[in-house]
Amino acid sequence: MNFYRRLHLNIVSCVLRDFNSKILSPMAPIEESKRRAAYQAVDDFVKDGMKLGIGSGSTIVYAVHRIAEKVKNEGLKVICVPTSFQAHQLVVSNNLQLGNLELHSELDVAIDGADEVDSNMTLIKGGGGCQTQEKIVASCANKFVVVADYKKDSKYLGEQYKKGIPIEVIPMAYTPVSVKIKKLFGGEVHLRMAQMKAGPVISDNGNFILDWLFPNDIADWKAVNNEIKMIAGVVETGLFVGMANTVYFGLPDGTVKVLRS
Ligand SMILES: O=C(CO)[C@H](O)[C@H](O)COP(=O)(O)O
Repeated sequence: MNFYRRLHLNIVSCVLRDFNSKILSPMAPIEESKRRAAYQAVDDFVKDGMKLGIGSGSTIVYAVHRIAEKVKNEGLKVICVPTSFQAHQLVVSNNLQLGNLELHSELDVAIDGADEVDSNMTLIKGGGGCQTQEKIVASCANKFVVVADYKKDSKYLGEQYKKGIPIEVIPMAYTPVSVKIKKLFGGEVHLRMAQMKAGPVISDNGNFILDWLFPNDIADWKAVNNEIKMIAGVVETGLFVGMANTVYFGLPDGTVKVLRS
C-alpha cells in the first residue's frame, strides 16, 4: 500500500472514531439525569407566549435546548430573560428571543439549576457565582422551577454539597462580612479565588464571592438568610428559602422525581 493510500485510511479511521465517540457513545448517567429533569420541566411548564427566566449552570443548558426545539418544531413564541452572561449567550446561541427585566418585570416561569435542595425545598445556589441575578429573576416569576441531577437531592443542606453557601459581597467589605458571619454562626468563610487568573473571582456584577462553610446545626435557614442580608456589604446570598414551586430531579434509573411545594 502506498503512502497516500495509508494516509487516506488513517484519516478515515480517525474521523470515524471521532464520529462514533460523539454520536454513538451513550451520555454519562449524570448528564442523562440532568437532561431528563430539564426536558420534563420544560414540557410541563413552558407554553406559547410565556416570558421565561433562564438560569445558569450546566443543567439549564438542556432546558434551553428543549425550549429551542419547541420553538422550532411547534412554533412556540417565548421571551427569555437570562440570569448571567452564560445564560445570555445560551439564549442567543439557541436563537431564542432575548428579554430583560426592564421590558418584562413579571415573568411566567423561571427555570434554573441548584447546587443542593433539602427536603423543605430550600436551595443552595451560586456554584457558578450567579446567585444574585438568579434570585432577582426567580423573584419576578410566578413559578420558579428547579432542574437538577440526583446528586443535589438531600435531606438537609450540606449533606452532599460541601462547597458552602455562596454570598456575593461588595469587594471592600469582604473581610468584615467574613468576620461577622463567623461570629454570628461559626463555620469558615473563604474568598472564592479564580482558577485561570490571579486573585478572586469577580461576579457578573463586579463583586466578590464568599463561600461560607456553615456548621451542621443550623435549622432555620430563613432566619439565617435574613440575618446575613442585614450585614452591610452583602449583596445577596445563595440561600433560596421558600422560592421553589417545583423541583425536578433526574434519577440514575432514568426516571424523574418531582417535588412540589
Ligand atoms: O446556581 C447556579 C449558578 O450560579 C447553578 O444553577 C448551580 O450551580 C447548578 O449548576 P449545575 O446545573 O451545573 O449543577
